[in-house]
Amino acid sequence: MEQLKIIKIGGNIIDDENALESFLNDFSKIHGKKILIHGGGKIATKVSQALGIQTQMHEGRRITCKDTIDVVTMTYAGLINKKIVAELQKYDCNAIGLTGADGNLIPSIKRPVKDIDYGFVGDVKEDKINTSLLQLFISKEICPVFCAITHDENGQLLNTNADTIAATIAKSLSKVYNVDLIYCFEKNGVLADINDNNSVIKNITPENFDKLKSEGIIANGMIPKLSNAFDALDYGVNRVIIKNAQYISDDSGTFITQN
Ligand SMILES: Nc1ncnc2c1ncn2[C@@H]1O[C@H](COP(=O)(O)OP(=O)(O)O)[C@@H](O)[C@H]1O
Ligand SMILES: CC(=O)N[C@@H](CCC(=O)OP(=O)(O)O)C(=O)O
Repeated sequence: MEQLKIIKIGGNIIDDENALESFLNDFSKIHGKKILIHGGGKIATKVSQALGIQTQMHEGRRITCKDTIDVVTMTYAGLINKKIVAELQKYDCNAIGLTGADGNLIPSIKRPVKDIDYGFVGDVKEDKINTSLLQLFISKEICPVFCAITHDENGQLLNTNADTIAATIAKSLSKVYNVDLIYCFEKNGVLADINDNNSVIKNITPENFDKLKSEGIIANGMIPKLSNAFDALDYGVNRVIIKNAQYISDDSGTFITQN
């Protein structure tokens, strides 16, 4: 099977103009088939604040009220997505900016209310991802660039965590490509000491994940990221790596494996 790199960049990189530009320059130079997924939670929080809309998070997920879905749509699908696509064009990487509504690429379902009402948050309908359209873009050397917006096929846009979008696309395309899923952020990998960028844990398995989590070494946004990573491996993704956005093409970072 052909090789496909699915790369996700997180909010702290997107919020740093120089880091983002440098990352996009490196990304454009990656040979072969690739897809980019971006977050932008930090900027959405700033925009909400400027508009006087309160931000509420629960376990790393944004509670998305009626005003907030408008803010995140404008911020992720508009401002951030189009800036990234324009920058990639500058570096001769032909990219197309997408939400899950475009081409019905990522249908999702509004998260059912249980203990928490997340509002307009979407859980991806994994078996309905439009993989054939994605394959078409990739085969024409057009690089899909996804933001964190999906839709319910009934006219409602929904907010979906970007790490989850990356893992879900990786899982569905692993049936037709040999997929590497690479989570890029501002640190050198998963760290044994969050304040020491040299303390990268080289390998994480489900077994040491439970231990690191119970010791509080792995916390916050890293917990759902690793759950997404194990899920992707269970569904046939070849490799999952968590690493610094500055070093996308070397072999640094944390490798997530099944054992
Ligand atoms: N052991 C750890 N090593 C590295 N980062 C960690 C660790 N534990 C928690 N984190 C936090 O996880 C965050 C990355 O996850 P997330 O919030 O999803 O960010 P992003 O969307 O930028 O990838 C880091 O910014 C860091 O604050
Ligand atoms: C439902 C939900 O939480 N959606 C995320 C989508 C953006 C995202 O994932 O951004 P980062 O990768 O920068 O964190 C949010 O609005 O924060």
